[in-house]
Amino acid sequence: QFHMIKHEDLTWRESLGQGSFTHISRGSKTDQRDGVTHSTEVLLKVLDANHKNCWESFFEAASLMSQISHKHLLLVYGISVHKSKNIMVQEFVKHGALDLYLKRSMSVSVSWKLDVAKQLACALNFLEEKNIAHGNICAKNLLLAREGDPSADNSPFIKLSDPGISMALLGKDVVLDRIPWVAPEVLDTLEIELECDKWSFGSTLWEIFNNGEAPLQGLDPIQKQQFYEHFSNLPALEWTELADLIIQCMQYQPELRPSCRSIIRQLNSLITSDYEILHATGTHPK
Ligand SMILES: N#Cc1ccc(Nc2nc(N)cc(-n3cnc(CCO)c3)n2)cc1
Repeated sequence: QFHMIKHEDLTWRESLGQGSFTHISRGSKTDQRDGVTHSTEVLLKVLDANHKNCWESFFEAASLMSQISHKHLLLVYGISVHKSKNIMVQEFVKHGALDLYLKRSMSVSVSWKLDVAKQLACALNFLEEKNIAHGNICAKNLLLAREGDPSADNSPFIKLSDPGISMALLGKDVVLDRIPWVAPEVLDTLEIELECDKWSFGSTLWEIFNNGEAPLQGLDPIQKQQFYEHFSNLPALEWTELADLIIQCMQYQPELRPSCRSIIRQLNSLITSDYEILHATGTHPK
């Protein structure tokens, strides 16, 4: 169920960092279409040689993204297996991971952030309708295809990346490190259900509205585990309507978390203009 790409059709450029048990590089792929050679810029995601046993899960994640297509889901061109290298060939998304972008550019507006949140909610709604759980929703896995430029009145555009290797194979330390994005119930079952993505969405909303700051970043794994054992909540945002939505998504009882439709409805009802004016000037518009 995959397009197999020949290794010799891939060109490797600079390394761009790493994910869990993987590392990523910029590159290009060439293919012949009606006799013409095309070169496409790609992102090459390579499974670390010392985690070869995860190759099925690695490609399982990629195949999830290949079976369905949606404007806010990352496009996976195919895979390439060469000697001991397992490579996923993805579309190269222009501005990279959202968490790094938010940390670097402190000047994104509230309406920009809300726009990104709505796009993620749409991607999750699409997956929910297909009864597909992603399992790794976080700002690091949101890729920014278009920055959006307020003066040119165009908005940002994000793509949700593949979920990567399943946590069942990653080991307990990686799972603990993913607190508070990973839903509490997953710590026991290591099973990903639709409700888990709602919890992660709440955590990702917190990240987006805290300029890419990682929630609970100062806590060590034991403290992170205690955060769940004490049924704690993330520090509330000033914007109470948004803080309420985060609390709804991060309900410890999975069945109490809102549907994607409800999440979208609540995001659409958040008025940005008043909020921005209020927080910019400290006064309410007349
Ligand atoms: N400077 C810079 C820069 C870096 C990267 C991209 N593009 C891109 N395209 C993708 N398909 C995936 C990723 N990507 C980034 N981090 C991860 C691991 C966590 O998911 C995946 N980056 C664009 C610009």
